[in-house]
Amino acid sequence: MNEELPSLSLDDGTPCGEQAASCARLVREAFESAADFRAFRALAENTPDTIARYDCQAQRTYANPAFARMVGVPAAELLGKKPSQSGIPQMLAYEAALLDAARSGQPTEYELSWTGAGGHLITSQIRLVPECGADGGVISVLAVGRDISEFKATERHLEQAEAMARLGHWQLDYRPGSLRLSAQLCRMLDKPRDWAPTQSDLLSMLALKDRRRVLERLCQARSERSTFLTLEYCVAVGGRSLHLHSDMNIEYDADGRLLQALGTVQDVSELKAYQRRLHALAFYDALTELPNRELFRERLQQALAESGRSGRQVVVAVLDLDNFKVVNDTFGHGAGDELLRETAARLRRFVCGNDSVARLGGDEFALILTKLTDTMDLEDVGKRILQAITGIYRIQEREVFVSGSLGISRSPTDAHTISELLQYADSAMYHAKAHGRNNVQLYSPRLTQRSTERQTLAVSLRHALHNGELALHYQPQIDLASGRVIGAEALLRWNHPEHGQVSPDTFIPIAEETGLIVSIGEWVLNQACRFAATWNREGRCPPLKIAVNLSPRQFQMNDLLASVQAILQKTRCEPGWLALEITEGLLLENSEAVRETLEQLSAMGISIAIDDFGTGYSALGYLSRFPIETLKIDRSFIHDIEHNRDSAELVKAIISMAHSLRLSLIAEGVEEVSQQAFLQRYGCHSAQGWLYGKAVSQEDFGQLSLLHAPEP
Ligand SMILES: Nc1nc2c(ncn2[C@@H]2O[C@H](COP(=O)(O)O[C@H]3[C@@H](O)[C@H](n4cnc5c(=O)[nH]c(N)nc54)O[C@@H]3COP(=O)(O)O)[C@@H](O)[C@H]2O)c(=O)[nH]1
Repeated sequence: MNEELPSLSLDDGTPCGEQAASCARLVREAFESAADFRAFRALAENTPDTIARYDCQAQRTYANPAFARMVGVPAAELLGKKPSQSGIPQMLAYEAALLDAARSGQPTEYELSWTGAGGHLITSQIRLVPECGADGGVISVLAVGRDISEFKATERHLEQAEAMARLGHWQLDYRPGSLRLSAQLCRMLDKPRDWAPTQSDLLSMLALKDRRRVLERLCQARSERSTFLTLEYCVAVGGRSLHLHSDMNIEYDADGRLLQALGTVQDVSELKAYQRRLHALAFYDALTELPNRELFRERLQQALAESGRSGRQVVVAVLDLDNFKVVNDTFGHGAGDELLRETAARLRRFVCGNDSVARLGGDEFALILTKLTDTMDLEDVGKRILQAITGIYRIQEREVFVSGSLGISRSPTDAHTISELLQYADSAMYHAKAHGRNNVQLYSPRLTQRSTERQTLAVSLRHALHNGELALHYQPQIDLASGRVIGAEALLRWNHPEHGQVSPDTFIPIAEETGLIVSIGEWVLNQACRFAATWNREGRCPPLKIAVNLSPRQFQMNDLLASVQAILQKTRCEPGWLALEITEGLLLENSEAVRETLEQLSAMGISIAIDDFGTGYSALGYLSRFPIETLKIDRSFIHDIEHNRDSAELVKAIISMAHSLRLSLIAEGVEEVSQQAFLQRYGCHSAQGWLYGKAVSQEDFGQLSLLHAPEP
């Protein structure tokens, strides 16, 4: 460009005046212009950018080598052609843009994408510059383009990668205050890809609960000149909430002023949902959606820590449903599940504020109560919990009555640790069960003592049989029409060497838990059959029928049929002299093995009686499925018969039903003549109770039966 131009003068060396000077200027300009042209040409032919010139009809008048290379056509073939003549659809719009630029005289930017000969997508970013002639009118349009195909491909790959990672990015330039969001971020936020929000537009999308926190974190980062920040927040997008994780880098100038911030935003909604699910699986019971034992322990730990600060007591209540197993076994596991869900719902309605309810497992629930003052009556609170869950449940179109047993312990009075509190509430609950269920028991050290005593008793019971500490007593059963003794219930007694008489209500459950009931039961059968044989062989008329209680475990744990047959044979007792008393619970299990055993026993001539009838479940179908001969009306109804209309009605209904089904009846626990009169009036066949005599030894039974002998 800096070529030296020669200076012009006349031959004699004098300047040739204005004309010559003008001529010299022209020549100089021509030289300069030629130099400019050469320079422009060198530039145009060597630049990697594409340069083309179009006339006002969009016909190409010039194309540089870079242009020819990009379109893959020799430059000479490109001249005189319009873009639309290439046959490439996108060129039509481009040609229109060229004509527009020629018309308006305004330079414009144009991004042109098309598929090249090799099948690759080519993108060129073109600046259209209208060129004017001497008269100021547009004579051509210069198109200077840059091949940005690679940049575009990289941008597309980045976009794909962002979409796959559910990750978007943004850039905030603080000086002009411009905020740019990546296409994926716009898509994530359900906005058009060229969305250009302000900072406050973005903030307003944040969930209310997060907005203040995010703003505070941003302000804090700014005041501390932090260069890196991580945030988590939720935004509302199209009616749903997205959980976003954001990392950002912040740049400052030397004076600490904000320059720019660059951030990534990742949609972690699925991850969060998965984490929530994992948390739910680890800490919540899937069936009832209540906290599980783990979470219960954690909450109890928190409650204890809080109680250490506030001085308030923490109360733990453990609830176990009464006879849940029977509902489960009778109506199926679906019904059991429904019952547990409904119980959970009732308990949830009961607790308030910070109090918690959890399902510890099976049919066992637990509550943490933290608002109870020391002066409050805990038994009363416990009763209200029971009230909340007790009653009729509608399960699978059936009505089931459900109650529960509740044990309560408290901190600091009873214990300070989670394990102790739970263990004590649990043993109080077992105590409530042993007390006839459907009641509340508060823990007291006496309970621990009792449980130790039970364990000691269990050890002594193992030796009781061999040591001759067990005896069988007989309670007479009276025919209400004749007043004669027609049978007797064999009731076991344990005369402990240290404790004296131990109640069967205490030792029978221990015998059942330990399995000792099988050998003890066999001994009882043996004794009872021996007694029946001795008594009846003396030719008494009618022969006495001895009723023996059978535990469900005797059905499960040995060959009951073989054992009964062997005993009858050994004692020479007639099967008709024996009645076996079973409970409804055994039948509700609906076991085929139990049914078969009962069928065979009945076929031998042994009577089968249902003990405590009326206290169980209203599933009476078993009365026709099993060979039942006798119903024993529970003594609780007889006790109430005169004061409680429901009990009286129930007894009348049982009597009427027994008549219809041709079942015989024995009313248990008759203590008053008036009760006897009631039973007679409604047609009950026979009775048993203290009115006729308590259970007495075999020796005393003779005396007792004489009292009920018919007049000679
Ligand atoms: N598996 C076995 N269970 C047995 C055996 N022996 C007894 N038992 C069960 O123990 C429970 C308590 O029995 P017990 O303390 O002997 O009480 C019985 C009667 O004494 C009592 N009863 C009888 N008449 C009256 C009365 O008028 N009033 C009143 N308050 N109580 C009375 O009832 C008990 C008999 O109940 P039941 O068996 O339901 O007919 C008890 O459940 C026994 O079954 C055994 O050998 N094996």
